[in-house]
Amino acid sequence: MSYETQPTASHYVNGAYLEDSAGAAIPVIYPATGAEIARVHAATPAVVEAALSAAVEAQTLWAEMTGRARGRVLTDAARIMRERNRALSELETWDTGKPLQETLVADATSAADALEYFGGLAASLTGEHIQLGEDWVYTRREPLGVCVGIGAWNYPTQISCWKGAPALACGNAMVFKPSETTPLCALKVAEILTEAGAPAGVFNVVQGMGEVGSLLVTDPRVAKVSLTGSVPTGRKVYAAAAAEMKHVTMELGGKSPLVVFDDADLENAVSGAINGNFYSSGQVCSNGTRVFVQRGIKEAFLARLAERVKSAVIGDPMDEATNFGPMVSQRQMEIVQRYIEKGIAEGARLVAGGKRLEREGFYLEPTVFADVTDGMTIAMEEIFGPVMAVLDFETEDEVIARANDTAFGLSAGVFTRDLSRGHRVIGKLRAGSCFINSYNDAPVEAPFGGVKASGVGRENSKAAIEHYSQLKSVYVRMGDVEAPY
Ligand SMILES: NC(=O)C1=CN([C@@H]2O[C@H](COP(=O)(O)OP(=O)(O)OC[C@H]3O[C@@H](n4cnc5c(N)ncnc54)[C@H](O)[C@@H]3O)[C@@H](O)[C@H]2O)C=CC1
Repeated sequence: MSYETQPTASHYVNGAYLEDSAGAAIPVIYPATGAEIARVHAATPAVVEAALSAAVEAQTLWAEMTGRARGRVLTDAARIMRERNRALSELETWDTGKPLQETLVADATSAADALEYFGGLAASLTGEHIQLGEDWVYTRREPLGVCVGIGAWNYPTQISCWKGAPALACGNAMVFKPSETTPLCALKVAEILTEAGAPAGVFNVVQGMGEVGSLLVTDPRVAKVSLTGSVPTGRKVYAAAAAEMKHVTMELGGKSPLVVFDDADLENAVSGAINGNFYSSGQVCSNGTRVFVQRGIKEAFLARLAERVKSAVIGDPMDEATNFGPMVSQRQMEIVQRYIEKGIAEGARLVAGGKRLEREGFYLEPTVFADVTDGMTIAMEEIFGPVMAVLDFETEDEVIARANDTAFGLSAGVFTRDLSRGHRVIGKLRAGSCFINSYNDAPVEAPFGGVKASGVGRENSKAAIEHYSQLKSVYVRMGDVEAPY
């Protein structure tokens, strides 16, 4: 990795890089080769303390600045990110193994979108005036205080900004803990925010595993926790936050349905299924991994899908022609391999892929199972890898009931040429982020998040403001105060 892209220390605290090699070493493995490309250290309690006290101090000053001044910092950071998109995308690829073809358009760019969007909103975060006869009430939209962001490994740059941008726009400070699997990118985000004029301590990054996350979540100085991660971790973090009555945003896992009706445009439906299962080697929480295909179109769908999956360009993620890369880690690859074995053992029909590639790195083939039934493990559990389960269905009512028969509720998609049906079915699917004749679009203008076990709260859009601010109401009496005695 070039000097230019490599962060210079493990943590970023109070406006500068910080090292404390007493913390446990965390090797950073390049998924395309398995080689160690960097090493960071988990935060010691001293580093966590430094980050939290810097955030507490910075937050008061940051909140006193005008929204416009805060917003300018965020939009300047967005501009710097766009200027450095290539270097940041390469770093994202080193960190995650995702192909550069993807990272060039979906990571630092999505992070910059969030900084720009919330930077633009910052000046317009106002309260309201409520006239009550002569008296009146006004509301002030106030920050929550110090927020903790905890990230997953699939979108390290994006996640840090989807949390950091709305938090900072509202006048909060943040301590962000990236996933221990992908620790590098958030450090660059912190560096850029400082360069754009964010006061020291407003956005801090500390490394570590769950224990460091847990130290942050339970600290009494922390007002809010936003986690992107798995459902089991979400339950733990939500419970710990609840003990102290802290605010939470939970962006968790899914097992989302993608419903393809007989009348769908075949090529578009196949494209939707590919995007919704194999982008980022399937490591996307909102993926439509239960693809319900109506009987009349099933064979044509499977034939075309198998044909198109064969043309995936699997290889060196730094080669811009590559459009399918490795899994993030050996561990994740092995988890997915076990699911593939279960799929075969439980009687699903392997239509494409299924094997590890014979090359260095953590590469699995894009894998499609047909004849999957609702009770099979691969239809019920989140795999978080390139494994598509295709299930058959006959009727609209049947597919709605089966699609909803899950503990998750992150996303749902419908492909049909009958738009009334599209809206009717989406209206009945219990999921937070939905698509009609498309899949996995996540523009910053749209709320993103799940229902049921998939999460609490929403990221992006104006909705995120509600999760990073609170209203104070002030009653103002214009006349005398009457009292009974
Ligand atoms: N809904 C969404 O927006 C997204 C959800 N995900 C979900 O994330 C999962 C994959 O990511 P992983 O990093 O493996 O998830 P994970 O749940 O293992 O870890 C997520 C983060 O939580 C931290 N953590 C673990 N235990 C903790 C504790 N007790 N207290 C505080 N922090 C703790 C980890 O260090 C990591 O930074 C998948 O299940 C996926 O569905 C991933 C991306 C987006």
